[in-house]
Amino acid sequence: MINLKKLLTNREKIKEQEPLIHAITNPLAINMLANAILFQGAKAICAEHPDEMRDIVPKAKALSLNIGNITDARIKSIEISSRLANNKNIPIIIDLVGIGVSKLRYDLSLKLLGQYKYSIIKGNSSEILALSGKISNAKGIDVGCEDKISDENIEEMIKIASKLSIKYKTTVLITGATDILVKDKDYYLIKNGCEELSKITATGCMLTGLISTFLSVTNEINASLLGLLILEVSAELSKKDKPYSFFVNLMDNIATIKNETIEKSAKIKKGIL
Ligand SMILES: Nc1ncnc2c1ncn2[C@@H]1O[C@H](COP(=O)(O)OP(=O)(O)OP(=O)(O)O)[C@@H](O)[C@H]1O
Ligand SMILES: Cc1ncsc1CCO
Repeated sequence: MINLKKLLTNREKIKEQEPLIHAITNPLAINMLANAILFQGAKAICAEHPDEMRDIVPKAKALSLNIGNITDARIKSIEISSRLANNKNIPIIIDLVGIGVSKLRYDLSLKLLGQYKYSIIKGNSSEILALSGKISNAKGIDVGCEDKISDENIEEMIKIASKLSIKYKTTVLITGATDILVKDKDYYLIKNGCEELSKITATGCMLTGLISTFLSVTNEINASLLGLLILEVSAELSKKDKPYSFFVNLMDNIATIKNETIEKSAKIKKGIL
């Protein structure tokens, strides 16, 4: 069983330590990500000029990478920052946004994963299918209907994530209505959240920023669970009558959600393959 009380003590660590989190992300997500990091009590820097990496990366306690809306400059800074972070043992989460629809992003992802060590690889199920070399029905950067996590495919998706976890010596997070978090043969299923999250752009990217914040003070599994619970329980609490009001309410809840609320609402199941 997961000791939620203990898990949630990491929120205090962030407030005490105010770690600097370096995020290189897409322009659609950048503001949401920086705010979500600040709301946890950490500091955010979203520098993306390749020539700044040498100054900034070593000062960060975690690195958050995202290949959405990729540009030449961001490709360079992602490569340089990955190398610098690996040299300094700074943990990295990488979000493989759009790997299923773009050969450029696919080739880039394989190159990065072959060369550098990432603590967490994250994607929706279409993105993780693409990474594993299976047919991906990605709809742009979104999950394709055929690939959505369901009772029928969940076992297969856990196995795919486990293989990737072993291959790349990493933790794999597949997001969806049920989130699948896998390290080697251990897995966690997280059933929080609501459909409205997929109706606003970049909530998944923001989740990557939240997870990186906790990666600065705890391990991959704990950091992922904390990020997921904060985003998804906040979403459950938010008013759902209008999409943009939901978004504003969501951001407020991400800033103010209490440990007791998370403890009461968390729906996590642990298993072993
Ligand atoms: N139907 C749902 N029920 C519960 N949670 C959901 C649902 N759909 C998505 N989520 C959660 O909301 C988050 C964002 O979902 P979304 O589908 O937008 O992911 P994404 O493709 O990674 O996002 P983006 O690329 O827009 O940042 C995910 O972490 C997922 O766990
Ligand atoms: C819409 C969109 N396009 C590239 S990145 C992004 C934000 C969500 O991933």
